[in-house]
Amino acid sequence: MNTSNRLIIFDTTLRDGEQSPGASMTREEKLRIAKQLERMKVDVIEAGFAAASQGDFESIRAIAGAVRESTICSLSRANDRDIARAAEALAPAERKRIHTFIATSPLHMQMKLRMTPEQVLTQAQNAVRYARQFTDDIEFSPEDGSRSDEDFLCRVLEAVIAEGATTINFPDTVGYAVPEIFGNTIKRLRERIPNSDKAIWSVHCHNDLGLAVANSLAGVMIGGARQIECTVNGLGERAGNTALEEVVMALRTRAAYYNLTVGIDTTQIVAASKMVSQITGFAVQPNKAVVGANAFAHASGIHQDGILKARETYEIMRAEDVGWTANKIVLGKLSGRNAFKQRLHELGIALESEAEVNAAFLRFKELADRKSEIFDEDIMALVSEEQQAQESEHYRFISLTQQSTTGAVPHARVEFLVGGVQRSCEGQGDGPVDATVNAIESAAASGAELVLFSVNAISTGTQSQGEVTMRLSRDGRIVNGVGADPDIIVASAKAYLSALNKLHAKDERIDPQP
Ligand SMILES: CC(=O)SCCNC(=O)CCNC(=O)[C@H](O)C(C)(C)COP(=O)(O)OP(=O)(O)OC[C@H]1O[C@@H](n2cnc3c(N)ncnc32)[C@H](O)[C@@H]1OP(=O)(O)O
Ligand SMILES: CC(C)C(=O)C(=O)O
Ligand SMILES: [Mg+2]
Repeated sequence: MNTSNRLIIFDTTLRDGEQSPGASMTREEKLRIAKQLERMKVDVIEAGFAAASQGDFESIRAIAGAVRESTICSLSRANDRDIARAAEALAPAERKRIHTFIATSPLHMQMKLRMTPEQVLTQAQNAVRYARQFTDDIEFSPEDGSRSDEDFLCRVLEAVIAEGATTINFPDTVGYAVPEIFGNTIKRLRERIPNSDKAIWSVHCHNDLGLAVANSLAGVMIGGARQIECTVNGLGERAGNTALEEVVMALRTRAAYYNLTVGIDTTQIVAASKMVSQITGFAVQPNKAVVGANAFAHASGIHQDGILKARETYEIMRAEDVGWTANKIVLGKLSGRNAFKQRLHELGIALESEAEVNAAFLRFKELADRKSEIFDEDIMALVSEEQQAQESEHYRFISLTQQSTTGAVPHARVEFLVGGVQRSCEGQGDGPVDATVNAIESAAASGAELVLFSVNAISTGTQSQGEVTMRLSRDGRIVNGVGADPDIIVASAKAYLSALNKLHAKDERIDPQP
């Protein structure tokens, strides 16, 4: 039985997190997040599902080649094709894990897989045996575990451990579990399965009832699991997965109770949260635990009084321990490269070359000319824009003239590059953003449908930059474009063009031009 008090943190932001509709990420975006996860000292990074698409395969391969300190993992169905594809994508990794799964609940076996329990048992065994040819580090998940029959689970899990599975991950696939039952099920499985001590037990919880973190902790405390699967900001299928920042800070803040250690550098949490939010366009709600803007803010007099006398009166964690920096240096138009580079470093942004730093610094100066104070979110937005521009420059914003007068139809004129050729187009609409999008579409004719439009103030005050997310859908493909600017109509134009660039990049991958 595994009684070690070291808990493995397995991050699946890039796989289950990406299964959130609209959270699809490009290879470069995934690579940036993977590097941040490595900086945060995540033990295992599930980088994707190699058999899902050529793009996902390439993302996993790039991460496997670039990340050295974390184990890199790919998900695969329980079949030879998926497993071979996962192994190929993981080949450059220093430490690689293949994670194979098959559903074990009566509902999934009968209605979805259309297989008998005996067929599922055999397929699970074959999959683990085949995966062992490529690595010794094999994870197996009985999908929909929390709605599966316990006797059947015992047979399947004993068989896959005998075949060489080294991690048994127990998923609450549909977020149906409640803590005591979930923890006790894992405890009984570990007691009943004769070779259970040959594997590390893991939990993978979904948040459909808001219980993902509680269930994960019960799986650890009651069940004896020693790996938690989680995502940054709790991103994930439907209502999301166990939030990394919450589960890690619960273990750390209540260390005397849990008596477990994790390897996470918690000071990287806020940078990771902001990066994931910025890349996916999924804003973090202000009252979100640990990483929400209000998580360490105090508005009421009695609380403020208490905080001024002793912070512990109303704070159970220190803001700086999770990476909220008390900025001593205010960045503005008079700041120099060194202060800018230092802030990039604090935000966990590693730009590859001096040329990239210089390009970002120039954009920073341009922005600082228009805005009195530059906040961390501004820097993250401008670095992201710079990287998006490098990824694909098919469409590039140049300028916008827009007129909206009460009672008159708004009008916009947009100039942008399409494949290096300057286009100028005009449009009208119900509002200035509508007019801008119509103007762009009159020239781009993408045929995409706008399925989400959101505007967030990047910092506080009316001089704040607006960050706009536009989600476009076309032919079953969904992409997010993000644009930032002190003028929210310009930010909207940039976001729309950035989404068009992503659609264009996907078209190129499917049908590459010579
Ligand atoms: C709980 C989870 O999060 S599971 C992971 C979910 N993530 C994803 O599905 C994202 C990636 N998926 C994909 O890109 C695609 O679904 C692919 C490439 C994997 C498969 O695509 P397709 O071949 O077109 O199959 P499709 O998705 O329509 O159906 C899934 C098939 O896999 C089968 N299947 C589902 N799970 C498993 C499994 N664990 N092992 C083996 N077969 C499985 C289904 O029964 C179905 O088989 P059928 O085609 O004979 O009916
Ligand atoms: C693939 C498995 C582990 C999964 O994501 C789930 O069951 O939720
Ligand atoms: Mg899941």
